[in-house]
Amino acid sequence: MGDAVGMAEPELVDVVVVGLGVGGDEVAGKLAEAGLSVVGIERDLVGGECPYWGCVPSKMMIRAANALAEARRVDGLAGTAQVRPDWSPVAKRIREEATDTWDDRVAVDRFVGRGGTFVRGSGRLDGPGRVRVGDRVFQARYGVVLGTGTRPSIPPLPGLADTPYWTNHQAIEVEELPASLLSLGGGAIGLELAQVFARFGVQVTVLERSERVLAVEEPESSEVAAAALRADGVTIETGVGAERVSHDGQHFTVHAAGGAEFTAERLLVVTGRRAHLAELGLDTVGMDPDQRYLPVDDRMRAGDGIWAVGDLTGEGAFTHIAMYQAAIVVADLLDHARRATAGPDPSGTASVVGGAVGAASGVPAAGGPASAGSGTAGSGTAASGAVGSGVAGSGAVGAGVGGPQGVARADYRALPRVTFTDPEIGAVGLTERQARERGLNVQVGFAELASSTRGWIHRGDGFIKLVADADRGVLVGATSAGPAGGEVLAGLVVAVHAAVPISQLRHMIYAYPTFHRAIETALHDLR
Ligand SMILES: Cc1cc2nc3c(=O)[nH]c(=O)nc-3n(C[C@H](O)[C@H](O)[C@H](O)COP(=O)(O)OP(=O)(O)OC[C@H]3O[C@@H](n4cnc5c(N)ncnc54)[C@H](O)[C@@H]3O)c2cc1C
Ligand SMILES: NC(=O)c1ccc[n+]([C@@H]2O[C@H](COP(=O)([O-])OP(=O)(O)OC[C@H]3O[C@@H](n4cnc5c(N)ncnc54)[C@H](O)[C@@H]3O)[C@@H](O)[C@H]2O)c1
Repeated sequence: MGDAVGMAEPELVDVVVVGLGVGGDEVAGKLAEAGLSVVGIERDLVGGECPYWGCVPSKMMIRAANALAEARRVDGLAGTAQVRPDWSPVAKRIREEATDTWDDRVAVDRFVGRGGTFVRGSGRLDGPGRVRVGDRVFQARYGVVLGTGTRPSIPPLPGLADTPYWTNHQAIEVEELPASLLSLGGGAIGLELAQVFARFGVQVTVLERSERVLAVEEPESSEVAAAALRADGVTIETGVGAERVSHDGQHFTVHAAGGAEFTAERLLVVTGRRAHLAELGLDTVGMDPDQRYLPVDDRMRAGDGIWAVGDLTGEGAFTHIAMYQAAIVVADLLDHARRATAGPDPSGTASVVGGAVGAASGVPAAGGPASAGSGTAGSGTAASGAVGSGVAGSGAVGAGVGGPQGVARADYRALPRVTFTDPEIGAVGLTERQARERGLNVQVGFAELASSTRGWIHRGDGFIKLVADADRGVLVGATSAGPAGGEVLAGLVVAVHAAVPISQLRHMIYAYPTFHRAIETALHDLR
């Protein structure tokens, strides 16, 4: 510790947040608004993966690709339509509307405007409550929050590291589409992007190691998604054991077990994501840096004075999980700070923030509905605001759904997820297999979407699948696949989350003719 960096004098603050992605930015901003002195450290772009290389730009791509697909459906339904895809408006929109050309100035200003102190750099724990970034060291009075997310998990295939393969970053930033593309991985990212690129004329092949794509969801979901992508011209190869990768300067070849070879101009590697705990200095606070994810309790506490939020907790790599957890962290940290200031104050420093904490711990300032809209309208790009918008959930949680100490506890029973292929695959809670593995007395109900009048009129593929716990008479999981599968899912999320008795669900009135009437059919099919 004799170097200049090691000798930096610690700067005393209330909270240090490392990683200002979806979760960290939300926590840091809300705590700063509540009056705490908050240092937010981000090494790349404030806002994280979702607005710059994830949800938002990929959904802009999907919106455009679905417009092409819908126009192609005019033939046979309403006359004829000629469609000439052009990627340039999509790339422009991503550049200008979604990402500010991958510039986070607006997001940084917003955080500073909320009262936070921003530091660009890589943060690392350096003992209890202490975080080092560059030549500065911060000592947190109340706690450190880790929100450092995940990075692509790149398989150790011989040859791959030496090639100019794409991750989601290059795929999202692409200005000119290649003629052909291999997607190594047929999960959420692989399928969404494969369908987009295929609809814009790229020859796409998905190489999936498992026996089915979208393997974490119901087998019926995998079938519907695979059929839809094939109809768009995507080649889907499952059970592919990739062994090595080569690149001749023009084309990539994936060499697979059994001698199969797959060649294309570009290779997109989307084989999952992983947290990088080893670089966070966890060992300096007695925590294991070799874990895959950072385990947290139901108040998002990872250890003494350490909270974690978002993808790195391993509870589900979704923006809505990061936002949900952020609200819990905010409420719990404010509660913790209030208790700390209420007690004896040997350091004599807590009184400096005592007023702010006391005022904030009434909760609305930290998580009330009024603040949930922060970063919505008028803040320019999606990166600067869209992710934060519509996060009413943070208000609800902050408002004290109530654990024993008044702070809401995380509950993932009704975890929703939507894969935005066309048709969309929405799901909540347990799959049939997961429910059986848990030893539940499982009943399953199924209905093709076409069994509903709307589905039949629409000529849209899809289905509703319900998974019930017959002993409790409630749904524990459901899948809603269809043209609006993600939206139809909402009712099923309520049913699982609130454990609405199936007898009541069967006696609701379902509007005619909607896609969601297929839920009623599936409810009567439960057996
Ligand atoms: C292509 C794609 C599409 C997606 N689509 C959806 C979707 O439709 N819906 C959905 O819910 N989710 C989607 N996701 C997932 C979503 O993006 C993530 O769940 C979300 O971004 C997680 O937020 P986070 O705050 O945990 O982490 P991140 O957003 O990854 O942010 C972590 C931040 O921490 C920073 N960081 C890391 N280490 C350090 C350090 N030591 N010091 C300082 N900073 C550090 C990183 O630079 C990053 O900015 C998608 C993801 C991808 C890749
Ligand atoms: N709509 C959404 O909400 C959305 C969209 C995109 C991503 N995400 C989130 O991001 C996460 C990461 O997405 P992802 O698609 O990278 O991961 P994923 O885990 O969803 O899918 C990765 C796929 O790659 C396969 N695979 C792994 N190694 C392989 C290999 N060597 N060869 C061939 N296939 C291999 C896996 O079997 C799996 O099917 C998702 O789990 C999800 O939580 C969400």
